[in-house]
Amino acid sequence: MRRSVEEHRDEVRALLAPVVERLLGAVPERIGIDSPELLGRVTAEAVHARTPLPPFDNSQMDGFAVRAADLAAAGPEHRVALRLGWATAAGDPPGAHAAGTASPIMTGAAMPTGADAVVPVEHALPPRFPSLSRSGDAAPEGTVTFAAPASVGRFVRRAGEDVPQGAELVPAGTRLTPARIGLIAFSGAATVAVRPRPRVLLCSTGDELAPRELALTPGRIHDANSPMLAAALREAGAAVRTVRSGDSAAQLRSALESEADACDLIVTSGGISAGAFEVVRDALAPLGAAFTALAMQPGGPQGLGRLALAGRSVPVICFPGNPVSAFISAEVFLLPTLRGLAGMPEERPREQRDLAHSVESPADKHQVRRGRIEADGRVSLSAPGSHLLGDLAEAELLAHLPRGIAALPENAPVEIWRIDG
Ligand SMILES: Nc1nc2c(c(=O)[nH]1)N[C@H]1C(S)=C(S)[C@@H](COP(=O)(O)OP(=O)(O)OC[C@H]3O[C@@H](n4cnc5c(N)ncnc54)[C@H](O)[C@@H]3O)O[C@H]1N2
Ligand code: MOO
Repeated sequence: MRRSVEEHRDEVRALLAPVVERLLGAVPERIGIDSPELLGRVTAEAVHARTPLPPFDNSQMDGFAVRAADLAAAGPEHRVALRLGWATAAGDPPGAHAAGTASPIMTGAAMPTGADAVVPVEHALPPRFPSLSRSGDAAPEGTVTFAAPASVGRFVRRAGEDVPQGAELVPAGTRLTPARIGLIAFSGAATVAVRPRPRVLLCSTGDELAPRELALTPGRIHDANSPMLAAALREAGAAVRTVRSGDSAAQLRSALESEADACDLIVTSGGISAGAFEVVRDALAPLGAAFTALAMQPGGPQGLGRLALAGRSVPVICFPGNPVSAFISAEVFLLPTLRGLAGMPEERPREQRDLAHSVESPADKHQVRRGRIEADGRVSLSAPGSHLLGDLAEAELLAHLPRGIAALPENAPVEIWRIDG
């Protein structure tokens, strides 16, 4: 009997286990906090707050820093005038606040010592700033009037209220999102230690693949798999280099040999089924790869193993050439492990949904269909052909019709994986 999807997935996981282990134990890379390379990387160690956040008590509003006690009696019928104090702008060191005064203060400016509340400028009388004196200017003159009390702490952002000093900002193994990068930067780190990415050498094969810069001649096609799989692998956190080979086993071997030193994994597409010119099978079987037919459609032909290349033993995973087959093979067998390494959920979000129409499926294979969600929440599936990349590009989901199912009626529930996130 053909190997099952689950058995092959376990084989791929076992093949990748030493790669994962090595990368988890590898010397971290240090990446600058401003580097575009940081987004999506995974912390190799926990990052702690070097300063409390906010680092000092500061104003949440443009207004007047006051002592709440000075305005305790203020009300519409009992206006209280306070002498104007020194003004503080964001970036100024904290000033001193005298009892019975109102110190003009701007959003983000340090609270002057002695003040315990802020009244927004639009709540003062008049509701705008008069001419202000900052440190170094002539002493402030005039008064500002208030017609309401202020409570202690109102519009004051306390030091450390967001994050106390020394707190863990992100644990080891955390994927860096824009907000996490902002947080680490805010606390003063100039670099972040991240895990090295798995380096994948991606190889498309086939004499039919035409150079992109040339118009197609009859019989030839453009290479969809390299850019598609490279994008999928990068999205899952891998560093990818691509090579292309024609249908010569010697050419493929030498292409892989020259790049093997700088990769943790080789992924190929095409050249592995029952044809007379199966370059991947011909070139890699003698080096240690094994090829098999899975009870799966698309993605039936598969290969994997460890290759003796350039004095090293390099894991290889071989996907079929049909673009939809290659995409689904990556999705089912390879991307979950890479996503886990990249601090992302391994699995696509899974749901059960009802079919909008009846379907047929080869009973001896696990069929993976592409589809969309209709307005009524049911799922409609596109045609099963593994060359239909147009349908895949429009798909919101993969629907699984397990082995043993020959047909399902309209409204039958199916498991779907959302691929539109
Ligand atoms: N007699 C049989 N023929 C086939 C079988 C079988 O069991 N018996 N399996 C079929 C299935 S299923 C698949 S899937 C394909 C897999 O074939 P290969 O992995 O050997 O891939 P190729 O023959 O090289 O290519 C298949 C198909 O995909 C196109 N292709 C290849 N590479 C690319 C690329 N980089 N970008 C876009 N398209 C690509 C290629 O031109 C072929 O049309 O075999 C079936 N045959
Ligand atoms: O199993 Mo193939 O991958 O259908 O085209």
